[in-house]
Amino acid sequence: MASLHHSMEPYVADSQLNSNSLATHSSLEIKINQLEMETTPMPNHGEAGHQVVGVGPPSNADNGISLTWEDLWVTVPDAKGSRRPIIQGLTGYVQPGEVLAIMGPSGCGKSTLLDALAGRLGANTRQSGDILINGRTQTLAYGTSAYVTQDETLITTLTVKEAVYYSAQLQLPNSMTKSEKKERAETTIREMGLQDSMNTRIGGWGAKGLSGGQKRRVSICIEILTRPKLLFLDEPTSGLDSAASYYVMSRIAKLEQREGRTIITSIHQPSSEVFGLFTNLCLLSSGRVVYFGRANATNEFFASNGFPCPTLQNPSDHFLRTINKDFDEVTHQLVEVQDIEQGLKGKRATEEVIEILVTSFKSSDGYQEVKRQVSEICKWGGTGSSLEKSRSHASFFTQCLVLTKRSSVNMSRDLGYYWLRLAIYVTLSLGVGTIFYDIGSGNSSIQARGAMLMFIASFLTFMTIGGFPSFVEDMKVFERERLNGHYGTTAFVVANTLSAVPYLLLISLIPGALAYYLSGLHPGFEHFLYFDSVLFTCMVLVESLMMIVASIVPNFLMGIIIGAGIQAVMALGAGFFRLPNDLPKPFWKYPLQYIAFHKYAYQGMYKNEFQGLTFPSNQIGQRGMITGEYILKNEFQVEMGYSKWVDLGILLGMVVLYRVLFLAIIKIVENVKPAISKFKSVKPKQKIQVMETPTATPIHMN
Ligand SMILES: Nc1ncnc2c1ncn2[C@@H]1O[C@H](COP(=O)(O)OP(=O)(O)OP(=O)(O)O)[C@@H](O)[C@H]1O
Repeated sequence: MASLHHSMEPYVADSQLNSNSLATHSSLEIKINQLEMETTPMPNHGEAGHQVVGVGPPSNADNGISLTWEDLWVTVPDAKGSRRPIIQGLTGYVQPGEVLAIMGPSGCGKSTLLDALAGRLGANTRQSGDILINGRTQTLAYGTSAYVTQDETLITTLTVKEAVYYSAQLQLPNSMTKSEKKERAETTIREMGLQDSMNTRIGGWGAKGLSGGQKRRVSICIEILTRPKLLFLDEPTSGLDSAASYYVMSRIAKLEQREGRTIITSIHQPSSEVFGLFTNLCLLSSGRVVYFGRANATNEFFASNGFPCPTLQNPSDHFLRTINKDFDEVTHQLVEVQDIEQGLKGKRATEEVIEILVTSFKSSDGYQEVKRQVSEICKWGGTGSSLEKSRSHASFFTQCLVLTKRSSVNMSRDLGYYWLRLAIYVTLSLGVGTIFYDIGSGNSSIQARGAMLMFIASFLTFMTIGGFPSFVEDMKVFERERLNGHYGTTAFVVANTLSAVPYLLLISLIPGALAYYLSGLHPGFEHFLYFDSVLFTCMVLVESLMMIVASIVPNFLMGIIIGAGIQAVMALGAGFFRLPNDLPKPFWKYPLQYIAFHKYAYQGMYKNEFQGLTFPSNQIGQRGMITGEYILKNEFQVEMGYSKWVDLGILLGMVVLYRVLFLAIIKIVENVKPAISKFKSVKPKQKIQVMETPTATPIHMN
């Protein structure tokens, strides 16, 4: 308690200001006091910033994670074809039991720094410099740390309670009982102040549910459930009011204090209370470090450079306003500067102020101290624990079970996933059923049967791409959860397959039955069953194909176009629009006809329909009957060397192949991505390291 207050000393003026306003809300004040009482003492963050930095490992280093980075550069391609640096030679560290805040104006590189440290930079970026975990090079991705990103990727159809509880079941070890997991989920929800929204659905487009700030808190809940050793938070308080920000951040900070966790958070505009929770501050401007050191010594650093925080102003507001140059061209505003020794006041352009601060920091003892601390950590870091590849301890079976349940609930509540398709399928099959109503057994019914079965096997299954947008949303959630190590890829694929089966059965059974019996296709239930099995398998196949597309092209508009294109090409070369013997040999006949699942669907359905039936011949002058086998062989040029069951077997084999391919693509991407990032981690060319020095603006002394 004492040290908590101590850490907030430099902000007394602002705290008083805030507490005055809080006094009008007595219940709020009581809550804050309660929180402070609950808060265990803060670690000693030092008296005067840089000068007081502990030498040697912290007591909890053995279990915790120390992260250091040295001369870190990140570049992206620019319009001229060269590379633009967005992070420029940063050096810093964070240790167990510390909260490092990354602050700076919008676009200064906070998220990029977090992404670089968490090993999640985009494909077009290049990184150089050393990032070490406990003094060792380790790949930080896929389940090695928890990361609350800026965008909310949550399952919108679940309630808060469901989302957090499912996550608890997936992430918490099997050694915990169900009720313990439930309790942990509920406690975490309460800690994030979401108890009143427990049964509210998260909501997304078209269905409003939680507010933006509440969704943020759900995301945080999910990531802190397991009390991760290393936690990254990208603007956790955006969308929250100041009191909520304080509660949320103090709960997160509690993790750090009690359990020696390592927390790195970017933050936009912390109140003085929130600022008081940070151990260290990394202040950035255009990717360069303006200040790195004890958060409570920042004021002193600014004051010593001639930019003291005005009385009654929130220090973090002051820091950001001093270094924000985005609006200079519009406002022509100058920053007030004080010459402390001579007691003179003047004004400078923001660009110049930033240059002064950056240069001053680089030549300060504080910077030397940061570098010394980094090399200290690297020396003793080898004694610390390493990050396990996956934090998930629920067994594979539990993961499959929970994911299947969660996915089923989502599918049942998301209208676009299956219900809308069912409605359209029913409409379409009524259309097919009425157009081909009572198809009869005349010679003309041969072509009609062929056309109808082709339509069902290609166009009814084609419509399965309608569920693609919902699936892309699923993939986004999967990507986030997978990166944070909630469960394995195989469990996701198995669960997705299992949960989809009942719905696909439903949408193949009802429309299939309507079309089949209205038109009066081959009589006999076993024939209907085969027909429906092919329809069902084709739908699973198209879903599997779309999953592969989604894993390569996560953009849903592009995905739909690509998926539709692939299917159209397959249907074209499957042997109906052009008979198999007439297909041009290169490409269309070999290999396309054999790759296209439509070929096996048509042939299976045709064999099922025509074998065992006879039709009157339409040859002039020829009276008599022709057999179904004759039609299959001569009219549709169907391969008669194997039975319809082989066609169905090939289709089922394709389903397995597509799903395995989907799994393989995800696994390859997971393994290849970090390797590519490592390969691309090269020193940027020297020329981009040379920073342009802005032309000095004369000081206008009063
Ligand atoms: N992959 C990328 N390709 C191209 N430019 C990028 C990439 N990532 C980041 N940038 C650019 O780098 C700069 C810093 O972006 P970043 O998202 O890190 O800023 P930020 O400080 O987190 O901003 P905000 O506070 O608004 O979220 C921006 O100008 C952004 O456009």
